[in-house]
Amino acid sequence: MLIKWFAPLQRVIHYSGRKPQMFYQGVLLRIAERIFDLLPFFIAYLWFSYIYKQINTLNQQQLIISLVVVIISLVVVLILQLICSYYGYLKSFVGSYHIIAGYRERIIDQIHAMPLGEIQNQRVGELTEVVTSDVKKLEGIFTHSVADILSASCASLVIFLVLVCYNWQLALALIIPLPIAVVILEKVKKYFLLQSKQKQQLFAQISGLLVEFIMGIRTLRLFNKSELWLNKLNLQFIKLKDNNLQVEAFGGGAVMLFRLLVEFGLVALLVMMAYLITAKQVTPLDWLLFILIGHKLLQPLLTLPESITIFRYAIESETLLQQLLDTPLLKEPQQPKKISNFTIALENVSFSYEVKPILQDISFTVPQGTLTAIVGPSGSGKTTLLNLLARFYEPQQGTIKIGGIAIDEIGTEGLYQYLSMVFQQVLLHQGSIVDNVAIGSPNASQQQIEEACKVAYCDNFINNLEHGYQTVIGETGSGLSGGERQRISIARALLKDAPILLLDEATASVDPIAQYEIQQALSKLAQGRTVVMIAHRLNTIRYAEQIIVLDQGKIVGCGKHNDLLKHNKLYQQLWQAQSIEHLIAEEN
Ligand SMILES: Nc1ncnc2c1ncn2[C@@H]1O[C@H](COP(=O)(O)OP(=O)(O)OP(=O)(O)O)[C@@H](O)[C@H]1O
Repeated sequence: MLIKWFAPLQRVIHYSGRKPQMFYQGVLLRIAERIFDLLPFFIAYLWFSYIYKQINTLNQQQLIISLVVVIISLVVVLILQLICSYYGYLKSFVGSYHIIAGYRERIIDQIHAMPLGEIQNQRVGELTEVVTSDVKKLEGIFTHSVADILSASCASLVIFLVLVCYNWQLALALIIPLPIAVVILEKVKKYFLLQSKQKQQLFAQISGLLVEFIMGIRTLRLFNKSELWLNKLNLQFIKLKDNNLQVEAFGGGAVMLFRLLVEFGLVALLVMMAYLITAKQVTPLDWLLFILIGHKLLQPLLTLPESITIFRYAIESETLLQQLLDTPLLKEPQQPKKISNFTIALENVSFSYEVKPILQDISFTVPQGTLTAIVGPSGSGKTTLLNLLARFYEPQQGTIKIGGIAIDEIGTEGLYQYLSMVFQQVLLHQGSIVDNVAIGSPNASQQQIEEACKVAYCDNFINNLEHGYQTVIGETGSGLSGGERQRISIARALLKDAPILLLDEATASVDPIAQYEIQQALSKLAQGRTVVMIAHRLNTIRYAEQIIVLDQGKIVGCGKHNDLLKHNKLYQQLWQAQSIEHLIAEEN
């Protein structure tokens, strides 16, 4: 039972990779502090007992000596208690923070090593809730609950054993209602855990919804859907409130009942005392001892249910964090292989996110220094294919090779040395334009950065910004237009100068001049590299060395533009659809 209780804590300590000795020492000292808290009562009892027994023979000098001994003992106990208290709190707190810091690092490492696709899959709000709030709850049980529970139960046990030695009947009377109180608490445990689990899920859902709401507020407002979203959020808030009320009402009631029953132990003690005094089985000194110590035994038990509740609640957090830590990581080679040839080959690759197959038996080769375009209707699996090439996910079947070496033997870090990506959604980070362009090339000089920006048609708009290249842009690239962000990401890739380029052609509507500039910048970027590109505008890939036509996750055509236009039905349809679109646009 105890092992089951503390197994999650053992897991946290294990994952933290930190030595828990300091934390254990702290807990032991806090237990000792609780016991020292009782010693004055025993000292008083022993003194009374001494005087009571020697009442007729004791002279004044002996009385004073005994009093001095008592005072010195009390001072010593007090000093020891203070030392235990100070070092107990210090060590248990420092030890706890030490463990939790290691655990946090482990979680961050896990997120860092998780396949990027998995991180995209998890809702940012939920992930944030888990790594902030749930870790904080775990911190709370290390700093408070564990020491509180252990010191309270150990102190009570020690006192009980001492009292048993004095008079077992009185000691038993004191704790007789305790089993009933524990049974009641156990009965509500199942319900409470269910409710607290629901509460945690609701919290995570609300965090996810809030993040989505804030990030998508522009779209929601434009489509007059913010009301709908707010109603959705309100509904979740009401559910959370109801859940909270149930937890408080039920849990609070059970805790009150527990306290009442525990305190009933004092009544049982008095009844038993009355009986034993009548039967002349207890001395007035025993009576004194039990009155002094009795409530001290019960007192720590009164706060126990609250500590246990917080403990159980936080253990639920550990379960969520464990799920995160259990997410399978990409296999990384012991000795990553280097590559000198950049021909990409996919051999019978199949992939599914869940059950439904998304890519089936995909095989093709992209010879070094050539451009392969991927085309196909929406949902045919183009982005997924690019995600596999970037190792955001791993295929369930088949192999992806570069220069004849499987990408899992090259390792993710090695792979990213050879790879640049320009996606539709450009991720910029908080920092200056220089920092953003040079993110993949930390040793680049200012001249090289500006050169890349010139080739990517960025220098004009950068020079027009108030602080030029030192202008700080927000996390989402706020302050820059979609076309400008796209060109920054092209400059980034140019500067990195990686031999392989994965490209998701932008469909975002930018003005014709920006479109032309982006196209030119992309052509320069593609020169001399091995390029795999998702093409949305077929006229931009007419001269591609190879075009792969995807439909429902399968290759249904492969060749050059003119061949496919003659022989491939789907390609013909896509081409015609775009030609009509073009004509309509021109007419307008
Ligand atoms: N993270 C995900 N989890 C589950 N299913 C996904 C995920 N991403 C995409 N899918 C599904 O996989 C299929 C292929 O999606 P994918 O984005 O690769 O298509 P696409 O050809 O790039 O589409 P588009 O041209 O519209 O961008 C779709 O049915 C999509 O719903």
